[in-house]
Amino acid sequence: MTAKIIDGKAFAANVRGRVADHVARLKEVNGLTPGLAVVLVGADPASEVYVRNKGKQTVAAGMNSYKHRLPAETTQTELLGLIDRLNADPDVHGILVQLPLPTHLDEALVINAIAPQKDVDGFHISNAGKLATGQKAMVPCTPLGCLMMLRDTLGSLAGKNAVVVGRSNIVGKPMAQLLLRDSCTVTIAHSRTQDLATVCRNADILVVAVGRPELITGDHIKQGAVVIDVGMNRLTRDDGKTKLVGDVEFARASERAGAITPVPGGVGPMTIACLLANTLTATCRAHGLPEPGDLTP
Ligand SMILES: Nc1nc2c(c(=O)[nH]1)N[C@@H](CN(C=O)c1ccc(C(=O)N[C@@H](CCC(=O)O)C(=O)O)cc1)CN2
Repeated sequence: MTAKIIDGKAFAANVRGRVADHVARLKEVNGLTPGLAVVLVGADPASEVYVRNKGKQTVAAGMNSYKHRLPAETTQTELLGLIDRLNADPDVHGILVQLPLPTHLDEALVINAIAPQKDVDGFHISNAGKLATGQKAMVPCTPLGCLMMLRDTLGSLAGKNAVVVGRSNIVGKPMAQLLLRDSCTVTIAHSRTQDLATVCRNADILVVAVGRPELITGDHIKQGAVVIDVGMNRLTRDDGKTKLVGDVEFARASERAGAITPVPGGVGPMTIACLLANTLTATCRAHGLPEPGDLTP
């Protein structure tokens, strides 16, 4: 079998288009423009690119983009002060602090200072708790993107065996919660899991988010499984050029999988598309308006 390639770039463009349509209606009917504030501390080159793309795509969807670039030596108090001001600003419906933060800043403290209803990353402890207990929450963008692609590929996920490799708060745990909500039988595997290949071979749905280049080989894949590769590992080749590879050995896995996401061009583009969707959702919730049902889980 040669797997169907799940085109995350095209999927993300479709999501952004739907967000833009909702935003246009929101402006016309309700006189409202969603606003997203993105905070970048320091000058990590990859983060600079992501933040620039977030700004561009926010504006392209018809939303207001507010960028806050702070020097690497910004203190915790200064950063929390900015978050307080953004929490209180009625024009700001979504707040995102780009990660990773410089090491002198306490990531958990900073994230939990964001008003939960404006936490479009879905990382606040209150949103994590709500997701885990089946309440309406802001859902982390990357798992939300994976869920959208899985539903589009498979239709109903009910009864499927899903294995999530990775237990991070940002991807693994929320991904498992979303799959559970869609009535999958969910296993979370991680670095201490015994006989990972056997566990993975039980998966109709395999989501891998461990940050280990090509950890998952063809041998880990059940025939016909849907494989979602969240890994983004930048490797330097012998000639000094860099190459982005996922956590899944793509060529071998494609021989057995029914469908698979590539890296790049799979999950990555969905992260920003879902950020826009979450900003729209946060705006609707803030104003007591119906949510965009096609863009929420
Ligand atoms: N506050 C947050 N920080 C970070 C998040 C996040 O969701 N919230 N995720 C990542 C970075 N990220 C967005 O912020 C992100 C990463 C990758 C992509 C993407 O489109 N990747 C492309 C490849 C790009 C390349 O060549 O480098 C792809 O996979 O095709 C978008 C967003 C960490 N920080």
